[in-house]
Amino acid sequence: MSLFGCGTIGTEVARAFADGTINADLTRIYDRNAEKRQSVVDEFPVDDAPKPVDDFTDLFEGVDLVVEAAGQSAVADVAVPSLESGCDVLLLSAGALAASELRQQVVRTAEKEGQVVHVPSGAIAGLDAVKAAALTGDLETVSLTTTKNPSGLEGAPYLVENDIDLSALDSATTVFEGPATEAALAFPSNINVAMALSLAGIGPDETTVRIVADPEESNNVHHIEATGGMGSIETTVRNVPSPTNPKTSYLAAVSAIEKLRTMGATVRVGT
Ligand SMILES: NC(=O)C1=CN([C@@H]2O[C@H](COP(=O)(O)OP(=O)(O)OC[C@H]3O[C@@H](n4cnc5c(N)ncnc54)[C@H](O)[C@@H]3O)[C@@H](O)[C@H]2O)C=CC1
Ligand SMILES: O=C([O-])CC(=O)C(=O)O
Repeated sequence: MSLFGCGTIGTEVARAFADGTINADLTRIYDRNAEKRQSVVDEFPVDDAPKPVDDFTDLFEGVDLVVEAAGQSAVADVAVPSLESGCDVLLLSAGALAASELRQQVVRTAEKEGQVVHVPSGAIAGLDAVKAAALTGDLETVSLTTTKNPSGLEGAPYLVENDIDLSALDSATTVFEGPATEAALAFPSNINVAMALSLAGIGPDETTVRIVADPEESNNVHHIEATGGMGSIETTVRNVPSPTNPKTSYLAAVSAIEKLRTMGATVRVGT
């Protein structure tokens, strides 16, 4: 496998290869930051280290899967070329697929090439039930309410463009409400989970998202509500933010690791 992105999630994923949690080889890694590439290489014994490459197209050689843990622009760069090179992809920055043209291009290419696009549950819980409910055809509403400390939302394009200063907040405040399609692009580093939920359920135009900034909240909280003919589903996760990136919940990295681990597992639990 190859890894695109050697930041918070990429480093955890690489460690899981290094310590054998994922029973497969990580052969090539890429990050635009050479120091980050090197720090991932340093996680491995010298004889077993992945090769750092400085052109992401070198990630495809001799591998069957490329893991993206970099950002939405990276998905636009790497998803289609990976699939065309005969590699499956696992996308953490799934919010990039909110752009319908890219989404269609990725799906069409995967179908044409016979490859797979994996989107892990990441920082949320309940995709198994939402997927099953969607299959009944009468899943009616799906909503996600995400609450983060202002430090976990800082710098989002929507806040910058609308001159919203979170440092002045003294209580929980809704800063965004709208469809997942808009949320993923307005908060590209904060709400990739909305696209995973949309793909599992009723699609990004119909999935509604509310983002709350709460100075009293230290966790990244994701609350899902879904209703339909099968009844209703509610899940809440209160994630501990990663020490190296408060926007990213630690669970997101572990979710990707579990997805990669079970690709080779004999027993696979869950929908
Ligand atoms: N699906 C999910 O549940 C979640 C998804 N995410 C997303 O996963 C991605 C990775 O998250 P983190 O590891 O926390 O981010 P990070 O900021 O800690 O690391 C990202 C790394 O990718 C590199 N990078 C970014 N864009 C690049 C590009 N276009 N080309 C080459 N290198 C690039 C950066 O240099 C950095 O080393 C982010 O897009 C984040 O929003 C984060 C949390 C949950
Ligand atoms: O890690 C989280 O809590 C969610 C997140 O940042 C994302 O989906 O982009």
